[in-house]
Amino acid sequence: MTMSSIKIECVLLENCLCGESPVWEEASNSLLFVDIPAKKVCRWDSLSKQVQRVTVDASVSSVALRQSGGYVATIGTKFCTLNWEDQSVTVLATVDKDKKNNRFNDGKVDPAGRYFAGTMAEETAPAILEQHQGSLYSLFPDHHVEKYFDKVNISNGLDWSLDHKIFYYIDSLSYSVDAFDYELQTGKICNRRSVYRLEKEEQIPDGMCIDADGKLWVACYNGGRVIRLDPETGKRLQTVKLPVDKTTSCCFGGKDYSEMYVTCARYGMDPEWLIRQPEAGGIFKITGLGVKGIPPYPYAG
Ligand SMILES: O=C(O)[C@H](O)[C@@H](O)[C@H](O)[C@H](O)CO
Ligand SMILES: [Zn+2]
Repeated sequence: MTMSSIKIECVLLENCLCGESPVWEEASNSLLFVDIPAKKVCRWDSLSKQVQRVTVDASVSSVALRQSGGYVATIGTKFCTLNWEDQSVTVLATVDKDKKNNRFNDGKVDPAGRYFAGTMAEETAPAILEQHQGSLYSLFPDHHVEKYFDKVNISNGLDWSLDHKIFYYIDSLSYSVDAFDYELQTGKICNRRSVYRLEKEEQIPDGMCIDADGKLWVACYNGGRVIRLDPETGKRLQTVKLPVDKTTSCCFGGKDYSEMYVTCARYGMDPEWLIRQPEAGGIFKITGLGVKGIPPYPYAG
C-alpha cells in the first residue's frame, strides 16, 4: 500500500471542546467517544451517520464497552457504569478523594477486562495545570481499585502489546511513550522505560492505540498528526497529518478494523485559529493505511 492511497475525511462536525476516547463498537457499527468538558458521551452510527448524545453531571474523560451490556465511563474522579437506554449512571468506585481539583483523563480496558484510567489536575488552559497531581488506577471486574503510581502530570494514552506482556503508557508532559512489563494474570506492571521520545514538532503525546502488527499509533496534541511507532526499535515508522492541530486520540474501527478514527479538540484555539481549522472538534476517519487494528476489550465487571 502506498502513502498516496491514504484518505482523511471529517465524518462528523461535532465541535467537541475536547473530543477523546474513541472506541469502536462492532455490534452497532458505531464509534463511541466523549467530549470531556462538555460532559458528553456520544455514539456515532457509521451506517445512518446519526449521533446520539448522553450528558452526564461532570467531566467525562473516557468510555469503554462493558461485557454485560452498556458501557463504563470515567466521570469526574469516578469509575461508572453507563446504561445507554435510560441514560442512567451508577458509581462503581471513586479515586483521588483527597484531591478536589483532580479528574480522570484517558482510560482503556486491558485484555483481562480491567478498566485502566489515570487522573490529572484540572487544567486552567491546555497543558497548564498543577504538576504531579495524577495517578494511574485500574478498576478490577470485582469493582475494587488498584493504584499503580502517582506523580503523573497528564495521564493519557494506554494500550497493551498483542501478546499482553507489555503495557504502553503516556504521561503527556514527559513527552515520552513508555512501556512496562505486564502480568495479565494479576494486572501488575514493572520495569518502566521509554520507547519513544517525541520530536519538537510532534508536540504533546496524547491518546494511543496498537495495531494488528504490534505498532503504536499516537495522536499528537498541537502536532496535528498521528504517528506510527515501532516500540521495539524506538523508531517512528509513519506520520499522518490531519487538517486540525489539536488531535487527541485514535482507534481502529470499521470493517475488519481497517479504518482509523481520530478525535480532536477546539478548546484553547482562538477565533482566527478556528476559522483556519473549521473542522476542529470533529471526528476524522483515515482509510488506506494498509494496517488493521484489533477489537477493544470490554470491561468484565
Ligand atoms: O485530551 C486529553 O487527554 C486532555 O484531557 C487534554 O486536556 C489534553 O491532553 C491536554 O490539554 C494536552 O496537553
Ligand atoms: Zn488524552
